[in-house]
Amino acid sequence: MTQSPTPHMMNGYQLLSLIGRGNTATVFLAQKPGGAQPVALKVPFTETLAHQESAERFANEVRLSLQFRHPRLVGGLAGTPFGSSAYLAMPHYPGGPLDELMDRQRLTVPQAIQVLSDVAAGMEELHRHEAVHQDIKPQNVYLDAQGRASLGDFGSTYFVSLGGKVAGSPFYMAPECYRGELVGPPSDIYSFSVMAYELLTGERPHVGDSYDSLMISHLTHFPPPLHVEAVPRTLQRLLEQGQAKRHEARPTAAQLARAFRSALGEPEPEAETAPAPACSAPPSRLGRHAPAAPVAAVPVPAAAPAARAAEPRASWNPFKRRKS
Ligand SMILES: Nc1ncnc2c1ncn2[C@@H]1O[C@H](COP(=O)(O)OP(=O)(O)OP(=O)(O)O)[C@@H](O)[C@H]1O
Repeated sequence: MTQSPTPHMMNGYQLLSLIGRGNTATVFLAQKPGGAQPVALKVPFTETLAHQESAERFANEVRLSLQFRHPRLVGGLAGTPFGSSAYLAMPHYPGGPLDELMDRQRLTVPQAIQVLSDVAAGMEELHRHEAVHQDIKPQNVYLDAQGRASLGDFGSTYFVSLGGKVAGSPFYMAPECYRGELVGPPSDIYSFSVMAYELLTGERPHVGDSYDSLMISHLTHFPPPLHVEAVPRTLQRLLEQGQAKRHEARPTAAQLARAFRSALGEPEPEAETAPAPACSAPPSRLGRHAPAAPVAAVPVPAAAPAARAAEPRASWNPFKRRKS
């Protein structure tokens, strides 16, 4: 895949350096001339824009990022969803994505609890607006300079009232998503709980070297219970329930977020009782061509993270992603 041209200036931003490349876009550190803060400028590959489904996914990311306003969500600063000058400007997270940090080091339990608490708060906010992220995984969690986390990448996110397409990443995707069912917020709870297990134990609860082997694992395998000293038992139980095969048995994001705040000794935020000003009304459509409530018969796996060192590697890696 070739990348889009990279002029010095793009969409009114001066490009300072290359931050990274994903499967669909290049991300630059950029700055408005005279602007105070550098931003992360995400520019889709020309191939992304030429492929209808990828272009709609990028447009969805731009539109939803611009709607969410919450410290634990990666909100957009400016953007153009479609066309040859499509882009998304967002805050730059100097700590990078969580998967890269996990590749470098094992987080301490207090660090892991703080990161998970932040992501739970972001997920709680999404679910409060009846939006489902659909791709919660370390690769989509970004860290600021203080190690605080925010949940990003809303390419697969949909509003329950409008419907969406089943998506996810094989290591984190809920059983119902593998079955092609669009369930809603509980699927996020599952992915979050799988990520929490990995972060707290250093082990992935489901491993496999192909989509099919991971599917079988998520549908039939019950990982060993979480036993992590220094994590309150109530919280561990909720995270175990979060991985329930039946979505009805999983806790809500609000329950999880509350349990994490309690584990950290944090007070309940006042915003919980106030009306929700953090998000404007959902868009009338999810993408230019998206029908109101399509449900894909076969799940569409979003890009999955690079395999961890601890994981058995096969010569065929369906989840390989491009990095700069
Ligand atoms: N806001 C940000 N702050 C700091 N780094 C970022 C930010 N956004 C993206 N990056 C970096 O750029 C890389 C590519 O971004 P991203 O993963 O969003 O691209 P992508 O094409 O959407 O990937 P994929 O489709 O594989 O999810 C990331 O792995 C990360 O290292």
